[in-house]
Amino acid sequence: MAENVDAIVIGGGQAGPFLAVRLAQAGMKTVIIERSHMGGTCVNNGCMPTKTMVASARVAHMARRAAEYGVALAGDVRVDMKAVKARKDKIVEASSTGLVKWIEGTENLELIWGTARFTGPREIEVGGRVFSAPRIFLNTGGSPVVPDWPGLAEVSYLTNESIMDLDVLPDHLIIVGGSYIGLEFAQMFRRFGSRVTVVEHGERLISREDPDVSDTIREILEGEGIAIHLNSRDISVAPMDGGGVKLNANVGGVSMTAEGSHLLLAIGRTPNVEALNLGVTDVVVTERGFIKVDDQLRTNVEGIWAMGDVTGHGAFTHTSYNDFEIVAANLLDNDPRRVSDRIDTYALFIDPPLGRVGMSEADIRRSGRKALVGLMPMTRVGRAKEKGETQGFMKVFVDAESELFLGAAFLCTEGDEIVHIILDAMAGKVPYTVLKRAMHIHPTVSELIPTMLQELKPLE
Ligand SMILES: Cc1cc2nc3c(=O)[nH]c(=O)nc-3n(C[C@H](O)[C@H](O)[C@H](O)COP(=O)(O)OP(=O)(O)OC[C@H]3O[C@@H](n4cnc5c(N)ncnc54)[C@H](O)[C@@H]3O)c2cc1C
Ligand SMILES: NC(=O)c1ccc[n+]([C@@H]2O[C@H](COP(=O)([O-])OP(=O)(O)OC[C@H]3O[C@@H](n4cnc5c(N)ncnc54)[C@H](O)[C@@H]3O)[C@@H](O)[C@H]2O)c1
Repeated sequence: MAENVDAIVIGGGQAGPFLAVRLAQAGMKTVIIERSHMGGTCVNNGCMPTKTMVASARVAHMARRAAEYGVALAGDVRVDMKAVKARKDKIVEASSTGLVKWIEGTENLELIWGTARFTGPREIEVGGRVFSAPRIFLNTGGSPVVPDWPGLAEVSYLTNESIMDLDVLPDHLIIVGGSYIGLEFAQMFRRFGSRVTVVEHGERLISREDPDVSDTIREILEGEGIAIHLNSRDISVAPMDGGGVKLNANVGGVSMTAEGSHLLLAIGRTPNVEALNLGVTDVVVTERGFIKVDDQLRTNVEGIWAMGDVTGHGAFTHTSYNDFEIVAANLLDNDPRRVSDRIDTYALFIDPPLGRVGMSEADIRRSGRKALVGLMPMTRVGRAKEKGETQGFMKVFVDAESELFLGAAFLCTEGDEIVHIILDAMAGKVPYTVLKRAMHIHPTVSELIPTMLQELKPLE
């Protein structure tokens, strides 16, 4: 016999727990089901651990640069990977257990550990218990793509999940994939002291960005000693005598071999739908396996919603959390929020970081609209010089007619933070002429935003 509840939430990622608590607080008897760790990818093997490790890597990097700032350190900089991992584990553990305590302390809400699957159009089975509810929310996230390269089954490889258990320094880390995951780990491990090789299929790193962004990122990473191979094809791998992995590929028409102590796969993520057994429901998935949702995150089946990475609408923690806000607003607050209300924004957490919002130059050219562009190399920014961090640039795009911002790329020190100035101007539909006249604090990086806006030129 099915246990009847008011709502079932599957997945404890970046939308599910928050929605489950809101539903329970609204008086609905709710269950939330999680198969491994509360907090999902972000907390356990995504944003939080990587940014914790990025912070350790930056300390090592700055320690190596100490003499440039007139600071003398005795001896070489050495990274203790066990201590790096312990620091990361402590921060992750506190966040994950904090979420569990919050959920367990919420009235009307039951947390069930296990893998949930549909056993009927509206029935969910987990660990021998069967639940039925008029409202079901799917927040099952994604998993690393594992390709079928020749030899992969014979070697040991890492993903963003298993690399979290690593407590030794790889002698030579080969990373396949030169996008978010690949580049954040590449710089981090290089700074920890590994040799790092990145092998990327595309003709540029992080190829959804404009070429000037990709090229500057490449220069920054190569400047730190990372080997980068673009245009890779036909990858095969084999184990090496005495451990490690040999990777063969065709790179731009030339065959290349890299011998690594470790191999990290960073070639994208795939939605977690298989375990859900959606076949017994009428829920439609797209060709790429994402759960199809409308602008308010309803699936095609009444009473079933999906949120987060599993929908394919954004693949970030902030998009998943925003999905929770949209569903909660529609269900509980009589507020018809929509996915299409949000402005695309994200960051790549290399150092210096890339903060991005809205359209790229390529998007604007495709749209055919008239635009103005502002560019500020960091070599012109006083605060960047004072900090010794003059790599990168700031770039903004403005609609020539409406004078509203179209987008921006801040590849610079604090770029992940200051991009919010443009994001909030876009959210408030504030024309650039307002920011151009604003008085900013000296000496900051943001101080040069009004200056950049005073020097806009037509995008030719
Ligand atoms: C290495 C890495 C770094 C990242 N860094 C950033 C970053 O800096 N900023 C950013 O915005 N984003 C980052 N992301 C992306 C971010 O982690 C994801 O976009 C976000 O976690 C998606 O949240 P979600 O709620 O969709 O799902 P997830 O966080 O993936 O959670 C889904 C949960 O559902 C559970 N689950 C799945 N199927 C079932 C089932 N059948 N039954 C029960 N439970 C199930 C899973 O165990 C998981 O806990 C990063 C990702 C990675 C991999
Ligand atoms: N800073 C952040 O917000 C952050 C950080 C990490 C991950 N993430 C999220 O995680 C998701 C997954 O990240 P990702 O970097 O794995 O995926 P991605 O889809 O962004 O990039 C995958 C990269 O691998 C390359 N690739 C694919 N197949 C290949 C092959 N056979 N050989 C060589 N290269 C190949 C692609 O060309 C691409 O550059 C992203 O969508 C992102 O949203 C976000």
